[in-house]
Amino acid sequence: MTKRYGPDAAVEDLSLSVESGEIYGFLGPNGAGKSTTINLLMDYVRPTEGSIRVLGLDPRADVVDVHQRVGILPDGFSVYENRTARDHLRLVIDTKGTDDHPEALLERVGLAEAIDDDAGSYSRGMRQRLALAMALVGEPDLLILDEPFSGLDPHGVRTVREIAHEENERGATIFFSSHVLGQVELVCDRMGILHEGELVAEGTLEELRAEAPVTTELELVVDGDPERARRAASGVSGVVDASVAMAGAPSSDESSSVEAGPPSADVDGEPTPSATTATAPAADTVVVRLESTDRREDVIAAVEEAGVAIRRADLEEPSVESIFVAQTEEAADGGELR
Ligand SMILES: Nc1ncnc2c1ncn2[C@@H]1O[C@H](COP(=O)(O)OP(=O)(O)OP(=O)(O)O)[C@@H](O)[C@H]1O
Repeated sequence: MTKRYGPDAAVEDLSLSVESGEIYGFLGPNGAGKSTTINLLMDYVRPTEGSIRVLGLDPRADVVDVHQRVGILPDGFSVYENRTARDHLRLVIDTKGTDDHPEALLERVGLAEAIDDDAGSYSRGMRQRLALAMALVGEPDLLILDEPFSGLDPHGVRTVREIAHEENERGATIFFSSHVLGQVELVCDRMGILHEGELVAEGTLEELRAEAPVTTELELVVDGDPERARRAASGVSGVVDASVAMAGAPSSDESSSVEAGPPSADVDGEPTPSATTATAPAADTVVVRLESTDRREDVIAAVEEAGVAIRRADLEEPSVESIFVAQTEEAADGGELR
């Protein structure tokens, strides 16, 4: 689907499927089109082109059914200042015609003790908890959560995560957008990254890691000649660079680079006093940067074949955050591997 506001597309030719029973994370920088997509799903706005199905229904023709079966926590939810949490829930319960109890719902989101206080007196986090309770009314088949972590303290963040899992266990499909990428990693089965209205990456975390234009760092602690290990590793396809960690060096950034010649040289190939004093034999760690996680086994095999035993191999996998940054920056400037 495409949604234009005047000449500008908020969402451009977006094709996206979320499977029943999935927890799907919808990620993207500010203004990427996440809320517009959610508004389209709920028929709050209509597509300029294309079509949408929600639970097999057309949100435009079947809007009542869609709203009945979907629970939504909208971005920028605002409360009725002079109404209590109980009133807010009653409103949704009556509209949906369900037999939920406001107390039980508020208990789930940790707001039971404030049930009869005016929502106008609530903090931002309390308002967000109330919005989540409202989304849970009627055991929806699909739960759409737009930035559910916003304004929440760590307990609240955990509550959202637990509720997402509980609802999913019950059979609900969960579709949520978030900037809190560490949480996305903990909750989602699959995720899509939106950039300027277009989907630039999609998959499970493993798939995104394998495809992302971002490097993974493999640290090998070796029994044997680290320089020999470095040379073997650097010959493996998919290795961006390999370096021998200098004694006392905190990270690979300070170590000698693969193109730089022997470990006693700096990046220009010139020996430096500190490098000279810090050269192996103390160093027994080789840091290898990989294009993707799946190159790991080849590197280990190459080093072992070169006759260097590996005591430990630690892989530092890219976080959702680094994947997100790399994918959205690449989309912005046709970027390079970083
Ligand atoms: N009603 C509107 N009229 C004009 N432009 C709009 C309208 N709604 C959204 N846009 C534009 O569409 C683009 C996508 O906005 P949207 O709110 O969907 O992004 P988002 O990914 O949800 O961002 P955020 O993370 O900041 O909430 C933005 O450029 C925004 O300015």
